[in-house]
Amino acid sequence: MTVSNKVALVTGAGQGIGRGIALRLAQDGFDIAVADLDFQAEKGAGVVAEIEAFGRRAVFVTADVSNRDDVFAAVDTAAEKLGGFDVIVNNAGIAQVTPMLEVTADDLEKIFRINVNSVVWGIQAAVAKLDELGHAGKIINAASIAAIQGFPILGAYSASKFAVRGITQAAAQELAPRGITVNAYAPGIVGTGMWDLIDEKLSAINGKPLGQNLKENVDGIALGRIETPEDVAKIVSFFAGPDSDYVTGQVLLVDGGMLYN
Ligand SMILES: NC(=O)C1=CN([C@@H]2O[C@H](COP(=O)(O)OP(=O)(O)OC[C@H]3O[C@@H](n4cnc5c(N)ncnc54)[C@H](O)[C@@H]3O)[C@@H](O)[C@H]2O)C=CC1
Ligand SMILES: CC(=O)C(C)=O
Repeated sequence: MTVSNKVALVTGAGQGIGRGIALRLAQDGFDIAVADLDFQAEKGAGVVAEIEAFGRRAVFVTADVSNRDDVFAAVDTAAEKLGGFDVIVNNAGIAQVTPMLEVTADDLEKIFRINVNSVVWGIQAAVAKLDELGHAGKIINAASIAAIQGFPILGAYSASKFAVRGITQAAAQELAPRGITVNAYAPGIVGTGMWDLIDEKLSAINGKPLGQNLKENVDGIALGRIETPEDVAKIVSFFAGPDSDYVTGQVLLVDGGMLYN
């Protein structure tokens, strides 16, 4: 699929799944705003350079996605510097590995600000810009297998991803009259910094050696291997491109065969 003269903003694109999505959408023909926290500026600049190396334009924009003003400013910067705006990928997120009985009010507030509020701000900022530009666009959110089934010790995280699923379904219906589609990708076990952290924290809780929790989860994948950011990016490419024009409000599992619907 090739698009031309289109711009996508990907949050949390300094590393991991976000980086994979940014590179794939650039290969599809999008110019890319690589958004991430300030401390990721060096990694973000690396992603910008990778995109420029295959002939697309890219900028790094600093944004804390839990801050509504930051998200609106990032979309404005993307549109100004890249000359348009068509797609937002609300990808940035954090995990928390905490037994339910130990989850605190601060934990809940933090994970909801970063994983859930951010998606609402991303939708609002994208729609404001699309309305200003006078055309439709595509909104794509990061869900998870944990948006479909609650996972033990990942309870707060699961709750945040269930919320992303609800927001995706509601926003899809509200925005359909504008011709804007809203969908979400639901990865399984992806080999990124997030799973390094989950494995380390689970080890500290259940005493299994480092790497064992990850291995046990990967052993449960029907296709028999850990997921890569590129596996996820292929689905985002579909949601960002014209082949998904008649698809909205969907949360698509891309997990190698872990959950079935
Ligand atoms: N790794 C996995 O197995 C899975 C990940 N996901 C979801 O995919 C998304 C990406 O995850 P990964 O790439 O694995 O994580 P990661 O931890 O490797 O990367 C997350 C990126 O988001 C950025 N970020 C974190 N908080 C931010 C904030 N407040 N503002 C802006 N940027 C922020 C980080 O700086 C980092 O660049 C997340 O929403 C995650 O929940 C979903 C299912 C499975
Ligand atoms: C990180 C994540 O979403 C899971 C369920 O592993």
